[in-house]
Amino acid sequence: MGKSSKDKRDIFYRLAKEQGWRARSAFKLLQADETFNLLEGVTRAVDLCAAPGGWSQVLSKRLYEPRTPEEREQVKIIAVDMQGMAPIDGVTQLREDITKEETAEAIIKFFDGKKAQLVVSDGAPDVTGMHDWDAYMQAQLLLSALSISTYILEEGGSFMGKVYRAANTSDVYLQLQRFFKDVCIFKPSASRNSSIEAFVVCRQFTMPEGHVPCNLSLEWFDKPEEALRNITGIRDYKVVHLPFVAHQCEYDADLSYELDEKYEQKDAVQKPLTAAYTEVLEKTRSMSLKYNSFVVHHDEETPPAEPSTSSKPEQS
Ligand SMILES: C[S@@+](CC[C@H](N)C(=O)[O-])C[C@H]1O[C@@H](n2cnc3c(N)ncnc32)[C@H](O)[C@@H]1O
Repeated sequence: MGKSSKDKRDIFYRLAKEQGWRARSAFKLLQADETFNLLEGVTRAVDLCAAPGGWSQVLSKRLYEPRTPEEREQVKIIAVDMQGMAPIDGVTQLREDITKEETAEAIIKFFDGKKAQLVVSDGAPDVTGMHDWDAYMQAQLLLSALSISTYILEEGGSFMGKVYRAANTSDVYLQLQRFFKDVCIFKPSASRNSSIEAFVVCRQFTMPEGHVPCNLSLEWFDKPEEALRNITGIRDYKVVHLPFVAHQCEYDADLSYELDEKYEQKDAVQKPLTAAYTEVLEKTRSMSLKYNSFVVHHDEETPPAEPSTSSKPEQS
């Protein structure tokens, strides 16, 4: 596929390059803000699973850049990811795994006794293509993001996180409803209708009486049989129906748009520092697995960095 054919096929990918966003996912946070005013009045924010930094750019542009130098001193934004990302004004980076206890501790330390007003998480595990497993791993990542929020969100604060709508998602919704008075599912127009991806937008954080902040996903791992039933779907689910809010705009993420004759193809604003799938490719290689028996779909939000020739999968 030529570079410009991706521009034609994916309007938000093209707009991201035109408007200077590192990833098309930036539009998802912008659209959430447009719908819920999530960023209004926020000066302390956490961006979990932030690389390559599209959402952090939005936080910087909205919360940091418009302020005077004195006001900027009060703005605290931290971006956490296992992968590195190029610097962004006003954003402190932490290269860590969000499922680890130490990461929560490092974030608490960053806020120096104060609490955050907003936590956002666009985390996605490496997709295997096995739908139930991917959805389960996604739910675990969201629970880790929620766990961190229970340590560092102030009363009344907001949380937005990515979910894959699947069988086990009701369990996650139940957890979210324990901590937030207002929880809904949000589908930004930058998120393809053909994708199971959606976002939970949770407002009015309230710590339940007697709850001591902890790793909520570990609670699950302590009950492996329960977890297994979650994956295989053999269980009577308490299905939780949340309000569904869809963002609408002039563009449809599932449509292709013709390019103008004068259209000039632009390079990506900032390529990821490491390819999301490099590590998986290395593992695949070392396990001598044939590529076609272990399919890895890389995230199409950002232009993938080229894997080095040494890590190219074996083609059968
Ligand atoms: C879809 S990308 C995030 C895109 C980002 N919101 C943006 O706008 O540029 C998902 C990210 O989740 C990160 N991730 C996945 N699991 C993680 C974990 N356990 N801890 C920290 N980051 C994780 C990946 O490294 C990847 O960078």
